[in-house]
Amino acid sequence: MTTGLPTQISPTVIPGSKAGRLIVLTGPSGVGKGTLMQLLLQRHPQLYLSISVTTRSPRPGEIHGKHYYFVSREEFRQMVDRGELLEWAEFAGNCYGTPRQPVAEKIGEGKTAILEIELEGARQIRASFPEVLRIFILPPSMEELEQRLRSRGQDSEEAIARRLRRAQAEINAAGEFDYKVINDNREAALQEIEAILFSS
Ligand SMILES: Nc1ncnc2c1ncn2[C@@H]1O[C@H](COP(=O)(O)OP(=O)(O)OP(=O)(O)O)[C@@H](O)[C@H]1O
Ligand SMILES: Nc1nc2c(ncn2[C@@H]2O[C@H](COP(=O)(O)O)[C@@H](O)[C@H]2O)c(=O)[nH]1
Repeated sequence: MTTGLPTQISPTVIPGSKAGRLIVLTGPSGVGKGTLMQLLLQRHPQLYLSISVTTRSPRPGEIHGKHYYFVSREEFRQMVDRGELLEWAEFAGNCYGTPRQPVAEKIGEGKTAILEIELEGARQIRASFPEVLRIFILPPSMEELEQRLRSRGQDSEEAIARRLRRAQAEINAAGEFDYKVINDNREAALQEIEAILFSS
């Protein structure tokens, strides 16, 4: 599979209503993106968080259709070939992608759709949807990032090492984003994200 150029989102906007917004949240694995998004959704249930497709195996407690759609490599390839993914990328040995239709539908309904995705996907979205607002989440330090990956207790030593190697490259690209938020104190980071979303 080679990463193809993404095509347009093409939302069908409900007549008389305004199209919604697309937000991308990126940051190194383990920085706390998922944690912050769950807190954000509890406070603002009107937001829509896209559910990605992945070839990664489910971690304990992860539910198909809630945390991810878990698919085989072959199924993922077919989705790519059929143009069903808005963006996709390989990350630490697995493929991840954003299903196009639900995002187009939510934006068409005037909702704010959030994609929690890695750097390559964020770049693809920027290329196909220049109006996107992109936020990069930074860790307070690399030591703390490693500590968070370990304390999550869900990845092998090899997976943690791969994620940390990728983390530095992602952090180096943080300047490409519209906003940077350091996730040191959870509540403070959340409030910064709320300020970005609801005042811009
Ligand atoms: N501000 C914070 N302070 C301390 N620990 C945190 C903070 N935010 C998140 N964590 C913890 O860090 C670990 C990783 O968080 P999380 O799974 O949300 O990261 P992620 O960025 O979504 O990772 P991935 O991209 O791999 O899905 C979790 O154990 C979470 O409880
Ligand atoms: N480009 C995409 N990246 C995605 C998508 N869904 C999740 N991700 C990112 O993958 C890594 C690893 O996630 P994990 O659940 O295995 O820890 C992380 O950075 C996610 O943000 C997607 O649809 N497209």
